[in-house]
Amino acid sequence: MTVLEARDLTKLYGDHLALDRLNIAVAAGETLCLLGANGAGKTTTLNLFLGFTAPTSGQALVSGHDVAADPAAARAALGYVAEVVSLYPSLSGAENLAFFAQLAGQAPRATQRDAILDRLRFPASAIARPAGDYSKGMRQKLGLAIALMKGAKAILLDEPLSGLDPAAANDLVAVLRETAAGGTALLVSTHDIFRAKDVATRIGIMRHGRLVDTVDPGALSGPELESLYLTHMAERAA
Ligand SMILES: Nc1ncnc2c1ncn2[C@@H]1O[C@H](COP(=O)(O)OP(=O)(O)OP(=O)(O)O)[C@@H](O)[C@H]1O
Repeated sequence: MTVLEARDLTKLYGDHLALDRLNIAVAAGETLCLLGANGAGKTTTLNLFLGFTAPTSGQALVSGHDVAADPAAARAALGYVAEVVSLYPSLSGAENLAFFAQLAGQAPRATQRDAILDRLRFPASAIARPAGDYSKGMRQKLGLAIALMKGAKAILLDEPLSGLDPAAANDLVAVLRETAAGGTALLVSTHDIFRAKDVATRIGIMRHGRLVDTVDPGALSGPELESLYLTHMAERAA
């Protein structure tokens, strides 16, 4: 079942074409990684699904709801994990979770919360500590927990693995794979070819606002994917 869909999604900033007729579909249980250099249009794509900016033409749909036409319904089905997850630093992880759950109109039980934290391998001893002390990996996990507690059908993640040490990145990759396997659709923006291969069920290569290729990560080795990516980056814009 398709959860996220872009139909000829296009965004102009002034006369600059940031996104050019993007067509993607992400089903429940899938992870699509958008891979591309700075300025390729990855964040613009996420922002259009989130309704942070309006498309110039085309549609972004979440669980069948057009984001521009019915932003509340689309947003209700979406979770978002920003590159830097905003938390209240003086509140504990538990208090942050309770606050954001309330904001989303949810009142999850402690058992449900604990099951989600357990699944995300969030250290139980840390949940009562102020969120200001959390590492980036812990903040990402709390961001995921907020999305899962909300019951999001799709979660968008902007550069979730950048700035993580290798152990924390490996751990988060495993957590993201398990989250998708649980039936959530994930759309991830990244610069990191090798991590994209680890986490994705499909990789979309973007350049200058266009999706120039879609790759099955299982069909290519890491070096082959890198070589394909570099070939696309070297091609002159059409
Ligand atoms: N609010 C804005 N106003 C004008 N131009 C913008 C705006 N947001 C993005 N752009 C431009 O649109 C293009 C796509 O940017 P976008 O942030 O989507 O790329 P990206 O692939 O996410 O890059 P990065 O990896 O650096 O985050 C870039 O040329 C960028 O300068």
